[in-house]
Amino acid sequence: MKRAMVLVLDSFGIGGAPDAAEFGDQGADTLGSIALACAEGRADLINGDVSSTGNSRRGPLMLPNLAKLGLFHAHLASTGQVAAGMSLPDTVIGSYGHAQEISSGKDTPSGHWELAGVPVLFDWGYFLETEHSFPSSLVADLIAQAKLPGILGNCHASGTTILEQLGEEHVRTGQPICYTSADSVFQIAAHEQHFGLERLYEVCEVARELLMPYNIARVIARPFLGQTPTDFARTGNRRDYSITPPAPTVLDKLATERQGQVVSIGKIADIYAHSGITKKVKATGTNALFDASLAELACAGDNTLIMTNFVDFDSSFGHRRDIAGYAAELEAFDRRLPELLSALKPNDLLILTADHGCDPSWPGTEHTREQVPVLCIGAGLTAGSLGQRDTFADIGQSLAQYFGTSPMDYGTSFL
Ligand SMILES: O=P(O)(O)O[C@H]1O[C@H](CO)[C@@H](O)[C@H]1O
Ligand SMILES: [Mn+2]
Ligand SMILES: [Mn+2]
Repeated sequence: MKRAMVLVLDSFGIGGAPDAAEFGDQGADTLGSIALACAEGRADLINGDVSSTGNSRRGPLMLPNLAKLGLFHAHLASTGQVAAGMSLPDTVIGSYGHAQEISSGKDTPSGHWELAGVPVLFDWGYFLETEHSFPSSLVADLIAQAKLPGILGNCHASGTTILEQLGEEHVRTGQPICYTSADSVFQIAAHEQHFGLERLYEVCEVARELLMPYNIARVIARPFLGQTPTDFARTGNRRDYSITPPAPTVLDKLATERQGQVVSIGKIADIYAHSGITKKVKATGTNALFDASLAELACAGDNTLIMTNFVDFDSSFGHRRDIAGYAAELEAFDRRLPELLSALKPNDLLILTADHGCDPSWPGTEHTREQVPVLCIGAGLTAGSLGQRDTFADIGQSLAQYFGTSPMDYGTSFL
């Protein structure tokens, strides 16, 4: 029986990308920065304080189960330093490595597609201007085709800050808030009740078509609720409209060549433009995503790949530059790992990894170019180092080998 599970901790980089300087990210290290802040007492949530997802914490970073899988060994190999306040465990049960990205961008689709064996070697389109970011003809076409009274934003922004600034005007005028970032994205925020969720999705579909000539990786619907700038909050109804990967991923190959099952949990299906996905499960929040992953594992048959994206690390904490919240979310995730490890059957393959970094101590609010952890257990792998992996695609190639599909064009299997 062949069953694999890939858990993507969105933005959980472990530093040390050889080309970080080209992105202005030299020294960025998501795990290392969090561990340092925790060790220095700068990431405590105490006296009733909780993170935006309801966790509290204090003191040095506590990730005993990820440590046993080899997380801190991989981080040491990636950066040359043991993470602050950490000591390496004596016993490691996982096979661990650190992988560098060969895709041109440090965005979510590039990272995920490369993980699935298809790196993005072309350049995405970007909206580089921080104000008046979108070409006027694009804005005019969107307003006309989506029948809008106008748009707000039209700038680079953090998605939570712009709700504070423009949320009320949006509710008053019915103009959606359109914004972008250093990523190849066109994001549209609108109130779920005043504007309507389905209406927002329709506008996004119009935008997706209009943005094809601009080579923009994703349009993202950002629905929110609330009445005032202080209580506007984004909901779990986010939807990503990605373009289709440029070649068949290992997900496609498993589904078509092996008639396998590919189960998407969270935003995985959206990121792969629904290509190669045979079942979609939605859940909101790290715990609910973890529950869904366990439930799918419990009923998974032969030739099944379960892939989960844990978006909150990135969206609720990395981009928000919330170190304590990120640390608390990692610790909560770590506490769930024993349940998963005990649910695995002997020949199952579990892989924990990430799609890019988003160092919460770094200037700005963008992703950071980093290496990602590759933590594996099962499928006959012996515990110990997998070394430096030259591309995230080593994961896709390993999955191709595990499931017996035709090989991927990129990557070297570690199986
Ligand atoms: O600030 P928010 O809306 O979370 O935006 C972030 O989310 C987008 C997708 O990951 C990125 O482009 C990044 O800028
Ligand atoms: Mn991501
Ligand atoms: Mn992100």
